[in-house]
Amino acid sequence: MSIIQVEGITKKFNGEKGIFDLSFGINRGEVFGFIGPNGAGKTTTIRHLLGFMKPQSGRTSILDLDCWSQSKEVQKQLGYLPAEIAFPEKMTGMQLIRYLANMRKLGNLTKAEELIHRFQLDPSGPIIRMSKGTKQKIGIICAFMHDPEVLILDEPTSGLDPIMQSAFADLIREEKRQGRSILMSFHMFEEIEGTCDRIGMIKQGRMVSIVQTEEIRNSSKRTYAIEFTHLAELESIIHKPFVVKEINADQRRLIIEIDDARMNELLHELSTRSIKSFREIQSSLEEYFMSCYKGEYHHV
Ligand SMILES: Nc1ncnc2c1ncn2[C@@H]1O[C@H](COP(=O)(O)OP(=O)(O)OP(=O)(O)O)[C@@H](O)[C@H]1O
Repeated sequence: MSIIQVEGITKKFNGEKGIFDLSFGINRGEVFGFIGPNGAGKTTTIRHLLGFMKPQSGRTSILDLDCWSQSKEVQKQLGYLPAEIAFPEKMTGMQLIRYLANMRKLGNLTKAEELIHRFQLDPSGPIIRMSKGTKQKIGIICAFMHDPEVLILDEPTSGLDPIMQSAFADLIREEKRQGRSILMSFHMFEEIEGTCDRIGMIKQGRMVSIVQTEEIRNSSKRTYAIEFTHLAELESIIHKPFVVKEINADQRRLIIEIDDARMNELLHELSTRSIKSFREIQSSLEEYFMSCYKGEYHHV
């Protein structure tokens, strides 16, 4: 039984926009990345899980509790980070953390303090003067500080610099090891690398694909950029049976896609030519992600 369960929910806004017959489940200890372009329906789905919206059809549940009719009980089990955080700006960061900890009847601030240290946050100043990234850190601390079983994080890395994004990824991996079930929404593939077990791609309100990240990462197809010393060498290789994705004659550069099993063939061809550089240019995950955006995958 999934910890987070979305069963065929539909919510139409003015006829054509919204989410349509959306289904997926998230297991205990699983990190599920929910990705899709602007307006795809990620936040609408999340609002249903939070019990802020009632589906026109279908049902959502968390820990076997109905997200609409039992929303108060559901929210006690949740850590939630909204995409757009509306904080009471007159408070200091620490006052807000204490206030929310009191509301949750938290016995101590041990986890909050650990997270403050981890994210190098100074929560003493008024929220109104804080940068977007600093507010995001406070949002993260408020979502995690009560050690919830289930975490729902809408664009959690937005506003974080690369070092803080990496600190956030470490946190997610630790929470996963402790058995937390996590739903995170994203726009960009870079943000999901190394954290998500599965990725659900939503487009125009419909789930177009759900895949195991490991499966994509282990795909045998790879893309390489090869720079030749002479144009004639580039031209002589394009007739070989490799998938040529791009040719740049000015830079004498070729981009090819090849299955791992044919790597020896490629290396043999290259060994007879003068090569300036040879490198893998795209992870298969990025390629998958872009293909989804372009609409080439329809697995669900
Ligand atoms: N309350 C509402 N009334 C009317 N339309 C809405 C409402 N909420 C969302 N929509 C529309 O539903 C669609 C899905 O919006 P949603 O905010 O869920 O997308 P999203 O994937 O979270 O987008 P983003 O990545 O830009 O945050 C959009 O076309 C949006 O304009």
